[in-house]
Amino acid sequence: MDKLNRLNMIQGHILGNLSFPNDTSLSDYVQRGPSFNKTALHDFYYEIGLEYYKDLRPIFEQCPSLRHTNIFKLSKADKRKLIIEQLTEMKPKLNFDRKSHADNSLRGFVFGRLLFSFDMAFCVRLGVHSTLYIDSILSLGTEKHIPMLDKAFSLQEIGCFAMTELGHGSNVSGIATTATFIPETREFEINTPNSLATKWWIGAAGQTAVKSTVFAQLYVGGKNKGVHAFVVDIREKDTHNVKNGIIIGDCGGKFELDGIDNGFIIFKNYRVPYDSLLDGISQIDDKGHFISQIAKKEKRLGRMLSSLIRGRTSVTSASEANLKNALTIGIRWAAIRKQFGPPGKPEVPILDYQLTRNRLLPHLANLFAINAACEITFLQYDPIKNLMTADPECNEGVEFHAVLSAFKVLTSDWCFAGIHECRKICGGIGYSSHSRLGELLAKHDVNMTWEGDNYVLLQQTSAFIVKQIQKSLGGKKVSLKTLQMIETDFATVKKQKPCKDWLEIPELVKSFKILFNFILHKAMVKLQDNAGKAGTLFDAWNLSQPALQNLGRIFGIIIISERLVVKTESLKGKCAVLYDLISKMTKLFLVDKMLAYVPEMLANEYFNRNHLNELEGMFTGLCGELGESSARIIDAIAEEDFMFGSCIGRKDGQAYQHLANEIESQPDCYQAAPWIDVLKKLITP
Ligand SMILES: Cc1cc2nc3c(=O)[nH]c(=O)nc-3n(C[C@H](O)[C@H](O)[C@H](O)COP(=O)(O)OP(=O)(O)OC[C@H]3O[C@@H](n4cnc5c(N)ncnc54)[C@H](O)[C@@H]3O)c2cc1C
Repeated sequence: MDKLNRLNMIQGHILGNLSFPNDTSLSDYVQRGPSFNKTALHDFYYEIGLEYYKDLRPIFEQCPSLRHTNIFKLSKADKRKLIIEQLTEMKPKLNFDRKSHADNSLRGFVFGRLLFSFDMAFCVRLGVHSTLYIDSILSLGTEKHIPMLDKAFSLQEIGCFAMTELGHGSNVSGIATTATFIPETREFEINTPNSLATKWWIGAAGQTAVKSTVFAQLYVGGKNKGVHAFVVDIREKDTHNVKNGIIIGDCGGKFELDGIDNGFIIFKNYRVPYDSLLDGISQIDDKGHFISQIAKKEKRLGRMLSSLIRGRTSVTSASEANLKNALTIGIRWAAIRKQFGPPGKPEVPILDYQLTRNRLLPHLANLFAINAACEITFLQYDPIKNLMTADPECNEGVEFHAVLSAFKVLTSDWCFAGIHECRKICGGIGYSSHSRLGELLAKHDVNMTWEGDNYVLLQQTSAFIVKQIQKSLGGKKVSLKTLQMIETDFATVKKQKPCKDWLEIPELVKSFKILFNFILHKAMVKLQDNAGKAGTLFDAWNLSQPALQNLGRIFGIIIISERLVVKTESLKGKCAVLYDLISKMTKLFLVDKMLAYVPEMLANEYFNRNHLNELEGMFTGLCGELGESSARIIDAIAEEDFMFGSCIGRKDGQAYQHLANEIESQPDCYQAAPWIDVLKKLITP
């Protein structure tokens, strides 16, 4: 390298070769649209648990290790190390213990959402320990397991959750790991009978956890008693060596989330004491007899899985955090980025284009809807958990499981679509690692698979609905709150027509209930038809699935809409501008979702061509109006810059300068290729 080049390189690193004048595009955009108080919108959005957001946010600021500095450049080992360092720094500030967890789940939910807002990998790292390992002991164990819970809460013992096997994920009843009761010593012997039974994907098993909840087929006196959970040591506490009788390996590369050490576990005649059995549901008496409070194997498994609800709720929180971060980046960039313009006039921000608004605003409306889904979950979790503790098979618990399953599917799907749209809105710069949108997309992707694959979960929601309608057809009244909209008489449903105000929020919600009944009747006819054609119930159910999946989706949309309506109405009389803004956001959510079901509404002659035109017109109008306020809305609800760490999405709007600074500070930015010799070989004649 000649002297001048070297000088330029050094100067580039120190001073930067790229510099930009102060950019006021974003601050100008934030002033557009009707003026509203940003704090009022913030407090409205974070209404449930507001005091905890205020209380917990400073903890993130006070931990210097919680900063996004080129995490994508780190090796797998360094990412894992960094998360442990971050956890170590945060641990003394957290103040979570068994009692506070039991007394107040809301603080934990808020903390989880903030952790997701910072980094999904960091949150999941803690989440497998808390929402999976700790919750499995809390919900399936008994008094004697309390000491290990205390060690878990204080992070003295880190645990993992080993349910999935290489051969079985969604179908938990098919797992093949065995736990055989040995009456002589009152021990269990855990075995991996074949390679497909290897526990796979187990978060924190790879290198961190000393304990694990292990799901296995329990054998007592040679008889299979179904899947049960055991809590076992997997590593020596002092040396961290893997226990004798266990083999642990690393699951290898992933799309993302390298900060989590997903591992595989093989058990070879591994003996554990009787107290390892999480014996809340089933026990083995002194005579070696198996006893269970739930007689049927399938019901026992259903009870075990339904009690692990916090993991599923965390996907809804992750979806809120990931989509909010993506929209913060996407909307701010769209306000800054200028392309084209009227002839002879300056170029305009891409957020001015109606097309951009039609692409972005439905996702902002989805964000408010996901937020509403989180709120429903946060508010209902404690009361329903208490009911389930008293009666594990209570109706409210079954209903909550169906609702959470639908929420998990809808919110994770919407979030994924939203992040991807933001990536495209940011064009080429969106594809840069420095925008962080690729990282967000890859991290979020797995939310559609873990904690119950989305398609499998929707089957559970639709099964719940079908069971209720069957009861109702059998003459029983549907008592569940969420299914009061069921109308068994199709002729009555068919008679309904949109009224004059059909585009008002309450009427749109009503139309969704009518749509639900259209789909329900169609699905029931399909189910009956298929029952006639297919030889077995399994086949009939399977053939009807494509028709049934929409049922679960619309069920979820209606429940979320009802919360949005309550929230919107809470602003009435308080702040006219905000009420108008949030009403429009709620309406956009409903209109956007309804557009996807227009063919169904046309086929049932509920809508006609004019309705479709009006719906499309309303959609574009709302996107246009809300687009004008979108930068200000994002300003009110976005996390601080350091939390999401995208150089192009910062609040000050100096996206180009931050991007250039980050790029120029890369050690290899101005470096000649270290593989120049290889290149020379290629170009040498
Ligand atoms: C990064 C990561 C971390 C994980 N961490 C953990 C962990 O800590 N502990 C743990 O126990 N597990 C963990 N898992 C496993 C996760 O829970 C499973 O991957 C998930 O339950 C799905 O199971 P599967 O991968 O076997 O998919 P499968 O069940 O094989 O599903 C594959 C496809 O088949 C479809 N399908 C399945 N059944 C049906 C049906 N009846 N009808 C129609 N279609 C069907 C699904 O929709 C899906 O598209 C993790 C997974 C990943 C990727």
